[in-house]
Amino acid sequence: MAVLSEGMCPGLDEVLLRGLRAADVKTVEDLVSSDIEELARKCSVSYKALFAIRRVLLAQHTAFPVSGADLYEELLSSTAIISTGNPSLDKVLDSGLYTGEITELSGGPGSGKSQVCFGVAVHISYQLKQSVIFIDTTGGLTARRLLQMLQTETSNKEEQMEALQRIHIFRLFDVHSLLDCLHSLRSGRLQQASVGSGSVKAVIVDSVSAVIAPLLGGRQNEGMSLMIQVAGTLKTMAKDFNVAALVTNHVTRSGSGEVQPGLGVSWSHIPRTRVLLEQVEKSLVSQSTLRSATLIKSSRQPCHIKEVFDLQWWSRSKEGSSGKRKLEETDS
Ligand SMILES: Nc1ncnc2c1ncn2[C@@H]1O[C@H](COP(=O)(O)OP(=O)(O)OP(=O)(O)O)[C@@H](O)[C@H]1O
Repeated sequence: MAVLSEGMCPGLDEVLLRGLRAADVKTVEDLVSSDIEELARKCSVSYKALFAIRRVLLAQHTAFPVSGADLYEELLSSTAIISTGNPSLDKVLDSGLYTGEITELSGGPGSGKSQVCFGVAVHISYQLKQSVIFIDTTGGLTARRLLQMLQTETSNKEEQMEALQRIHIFRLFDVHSLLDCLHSLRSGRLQQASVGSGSVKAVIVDSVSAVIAPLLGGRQNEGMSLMIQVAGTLKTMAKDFNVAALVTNHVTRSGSGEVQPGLGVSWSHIPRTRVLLEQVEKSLVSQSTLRSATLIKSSRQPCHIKEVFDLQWWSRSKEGSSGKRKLEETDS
């Protein structure tokens, strides 16, 4: 509880403060829980004046209850749903990526995590005309690949360049650099990136596990602590700046041989939504670019919803995309 200080509210001057301290009233809590009549006598101040001070302090320091309806209204007005540009993935994600939340894509090597992240970045920058922060920790992102995807959207070079400018890329390869980057984004760089080129709607980290997993295991408590710091910073950034955070994670096998996202139980509470990407059986379709996306954690939809999509989706012309409309509707 706050310590009483001069000027905290009208009438709380130095003389009164001294009197209150002499009566062992040092904090706002002490004052509001005291018998005002008796305290007024002890401090030689009028009951009316002390009562007024108590009322102001109560108003300043009491949390006001809000109804569930107000809370839901606030959520609706502040949350935007950002289409990934791919209808099947959007279906699994209940329309797309939600701002203020962390969404995770997990999968084995070659499952398509990076390609999906590139596709989402290109969709947001070109179709939605908004900015994206892309943190590449694997060195997998190339300007050529982004351009390839953009060329399927438009043949206009100026539009391609404008879209590329809205994708802000950070390349880093260790967890300390990742934390530095997230802190600097939180303390101003995110707003800077928004100036003049559409506001930042998503922060993509591909891959979060590449810089954290090597530090976990054994008795390395430091790794766990760094992971929690990354999680906390990402979460508050997503909430405070109302951006969607999309992260990728590797997979491991459980004792029973089941494929599960990496980084363990502590991390499993961090993403609000988790999607597992898997290659569709090679024996069925050889050299296939088909992938399945299975919802494995969600507070909105039943888990284990599964959709099959083609990784090449973002490399094809996509007439009639509804992503832009969705963002505008939910943002207004
Ligand atoms: N330039 C490209 N053009 C078309 N398809 C590509 C291209 N690069 C990769 N792919 C396809 O995307 C697949 C998945 O690659 P991607 O890098 O997205 O996997 P990943 O899940 O991120 O793997 P890792 O965990 O090893 O980084 C590849 O197997 C390939 O089929």
